[in-house]
Amino acid sequence: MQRLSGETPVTSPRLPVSVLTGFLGSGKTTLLQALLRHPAMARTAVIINEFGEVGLDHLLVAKASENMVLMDSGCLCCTIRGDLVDTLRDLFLKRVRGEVPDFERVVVETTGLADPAPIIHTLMTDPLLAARFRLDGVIATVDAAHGSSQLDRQPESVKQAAVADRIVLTKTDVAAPAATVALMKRLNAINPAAPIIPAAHGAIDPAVLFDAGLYNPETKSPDVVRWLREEAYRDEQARGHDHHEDGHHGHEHHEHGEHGHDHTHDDHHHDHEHEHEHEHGDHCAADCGHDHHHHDANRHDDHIRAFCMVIDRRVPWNGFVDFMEALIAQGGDNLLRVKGLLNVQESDLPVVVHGVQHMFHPPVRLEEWPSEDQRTKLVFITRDLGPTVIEPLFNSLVWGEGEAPAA
Ligand SMILES: Nc1nc2c(ncn2[C@@H]2O[C@H](COP(=O)(O)OP(=O)(O)OP(=O)(O)O)[C@@H](O)[C@H]2O)c(=O)[nH]1
Repeated sequence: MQRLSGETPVTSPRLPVSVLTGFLGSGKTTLLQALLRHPAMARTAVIINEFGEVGLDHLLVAKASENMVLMDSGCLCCTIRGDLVDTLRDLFLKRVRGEVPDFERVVVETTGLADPAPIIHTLMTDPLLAARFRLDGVIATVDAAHGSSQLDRQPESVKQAAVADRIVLTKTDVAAPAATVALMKRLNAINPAAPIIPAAHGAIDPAVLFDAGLYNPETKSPDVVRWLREEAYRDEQARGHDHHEDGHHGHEHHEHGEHGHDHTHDDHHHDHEHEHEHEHGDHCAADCGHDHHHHDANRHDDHIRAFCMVIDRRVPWNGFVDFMEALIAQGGDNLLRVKGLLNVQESDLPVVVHGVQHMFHPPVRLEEWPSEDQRTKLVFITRDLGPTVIEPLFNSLVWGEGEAPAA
């Protein structure tokens, strides 16, 4: 993670890139086909693996080059050439030379089984891309009919939902309504901040999928409150308190200077779930539609924790970097998503951090605080890594409190 000097300029006019992910057969192609027809997708470049997969023939207007075609909606569609960096660079050069329409956003489809993290990492950290493109957000399709059993069995599908900024619930036309409701609750527990949008056969307003990033194109400035949605984590934790009779409690606690330091005005507040181990009896099927929380070792989402930390004291940036680096060393793969708004000791302006697993976007210093609330807020979506590990590590490396937990 970078030291604070290398922030990305807030105002650089870079093209937003959205990543479309989702489990095999979850409806990515169907969604893309519907999107490609949509007039609102004009000025969008869509990157796919193969034209054949999307069945473009009836939408096709002109072939711009061997791997690029123009749709009658005005949308540009191209296949991956080399890797994503080469493809995006090529696309950008063609746009500059006027060889393709002047697209203003990009959508990249990942293959079904693919872990979306490497693509997100490339978009977050590749220096050549960073000058021209920015990650807008991750869109994940989840099959309303089979999503629940996929979440049970496939860790990749949990990861796709966990890293998403928008979750599109497909096949709602064929799924049992009760199962759809149960799946939505489950997805909300995995990823409380991502809106879950039902869309049968790709019927969706493209506008709801985009502009999920830190930058709000309407105000042309960062909108960190909308992006962080820290309150969604609190709401989900509060709901967890009501629903999870089997031992998950969402609550807020306030630690006071337990170590003999005078921290009475500087408490750090942590909202989190306690982790407990349980014995379990029989459960009904995962798709049963009942509103209860299964705690089955096969349910990959039972390993997922979504929680936030709110910290009153100004945070030393180098201590925070030490903390993040230790956390990455300890469990980077299990750090599915981290977002944060920091009040750092070194600056009166807030700093935004964003990471997926072991890769972090360069920190961004905002030009002003988004609200009166100037506390540091960190949101985490993790796997097998709860607040009971993360908070002591933070306290140790940021405040020098207690024993440094073994990294
Ligand atoms: N009833 C119904 N069927 C759908 C819907 N969305 C997709 N399907 C069907 O589900 C199957 C898989 O959909 P695709 O769009 O190919 O899924 P995909 O995620 O692109 O699949 P891969 O490329 O194999 O990963 C196809 O037979 C679609 O017609 C939907 O909303 N409702």
